[in-house]
Amino acid sequence: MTDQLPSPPESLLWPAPTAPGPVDATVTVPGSKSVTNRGLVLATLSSEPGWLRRPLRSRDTLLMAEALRTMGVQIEETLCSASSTTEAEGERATGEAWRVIPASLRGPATVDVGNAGTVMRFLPPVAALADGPVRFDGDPRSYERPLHGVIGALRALGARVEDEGRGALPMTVHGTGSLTGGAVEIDASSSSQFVSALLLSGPRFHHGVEVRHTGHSLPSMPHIRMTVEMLRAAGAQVDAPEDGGEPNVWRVTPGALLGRDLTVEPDLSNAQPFLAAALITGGRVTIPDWPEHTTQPGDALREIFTAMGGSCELDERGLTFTGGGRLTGIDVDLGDVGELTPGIAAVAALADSESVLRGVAHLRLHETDRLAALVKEINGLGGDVTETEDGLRIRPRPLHGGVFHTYDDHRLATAGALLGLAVEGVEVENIATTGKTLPDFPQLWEGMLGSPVGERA
Ligand SMILES: O=C(O)C1=C[C@@H](OP(=O)(O)O)[C@@H](O)[C@H](O)C1
Ligand SMILES: C=C(OP(=O)(O)O)C(=O)O
Repeated sequence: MTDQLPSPPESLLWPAPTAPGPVDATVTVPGSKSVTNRGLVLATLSSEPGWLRRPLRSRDTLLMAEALRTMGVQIEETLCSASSTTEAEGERATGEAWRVIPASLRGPATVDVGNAGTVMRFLPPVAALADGPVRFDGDPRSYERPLHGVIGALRALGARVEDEGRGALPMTVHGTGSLTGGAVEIDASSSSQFVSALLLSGPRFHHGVEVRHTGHSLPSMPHIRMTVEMLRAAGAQVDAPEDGGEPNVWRVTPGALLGRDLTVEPDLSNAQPFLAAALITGGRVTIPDWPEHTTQPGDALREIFTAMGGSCELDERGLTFTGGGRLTGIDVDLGDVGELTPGIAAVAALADSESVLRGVAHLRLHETDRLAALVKEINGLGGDVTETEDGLRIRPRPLHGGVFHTYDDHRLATAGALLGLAVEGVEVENIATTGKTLPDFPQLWEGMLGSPVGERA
């Protein structure tokens, strides 16, 4: 984010709708970004074709698919009917599906990472396995996001990376068709995606990979568990700390990956604004297909939003979250679930007591400096938010309308929409930036609010 903000043109301002009353809706949330992009990478590295059903189609996942295509992979987008799905997948697998047909990876190629952490971190190790140079470039913000862990590790594992000493984008990975691999130490305290990136390609390195994290803390552990579970489901052998292994050490054995038929779970972090709407308005929202077991960090919302005043029930209809009519503040460490911070901060600003959000210093290097942006934008509406060393302190105050700037950050935009439910006259800048992970956000939001109160959708 920047200090001096020119007024956005009116056409870029989205008048955030206030809630006409308690919401009562069922909202079908599109697929998980993190699962879709891991699924695409693993399918690319497999020895046989695979399927991704109900993939997320958003800026981040389309960038991933396009990048893999430029390296030679075939990704066909199809619409599937129930009859063409496996029995095990059943009804859930109808809808859009991507067929991924792996091929020998090749350069020269140019990858546009946009501002997708998953693309800029997961693909350099894949590029090291390509035959030829692969250039990586992206949005201006992508130059500022940490990549040193991936670049340093790839060099240590035998790859040539040309970054003109920046340790960041833009850069070129000079793939030779294979990589030695082996043991490597990295400091992943600025992003768990460094660890995930090396593990995902690890089965294809000659010696596999052993990643040892040496930094002071490691954010987003559920996302690393997601990587480990998805690798195992594709047939890889992985030793991880949570299975009794050494703390902070992961080992992936070299071996072929299987082509999978994977149905992508709904994105639970993108379910956040809708659950929060139930909490804020004292209403009720059901998210169908909420998984019983998942590694997605969004699952923690059941506990966090319950502590803030709601209640939830998981049954065959999905997850139903009900607001209790009162919003309380929370003191919570969000280090494992950092991407939920903007939405929690917005709810906390509307609560009846103070909140402290801890363990999220690394958010300063996300899509924007999320801590600074949340302070500036919530305070711009009359709030009282201060930045701490590793998070935010939020003292609720009556808020007023105004422009909520979003700094090309999808989660800032949904946070602004949440505030608008309770505060008249909030205008969210560039709501289209939600397209990074949730392209239909405005329609889903207005649909949720349009459901007649008392009548379930
Ligand atoms: O691996 C992933 O899919 C992600 C890991 C996390 O990154 P950081 O560890 O950099 O926060 C998370 O914030 C991001 O939205 C998605
Ligand atoms: C941090 C996020 O994304 P990225 O994958 O770009 O790191 C996010 O989605 O909140």
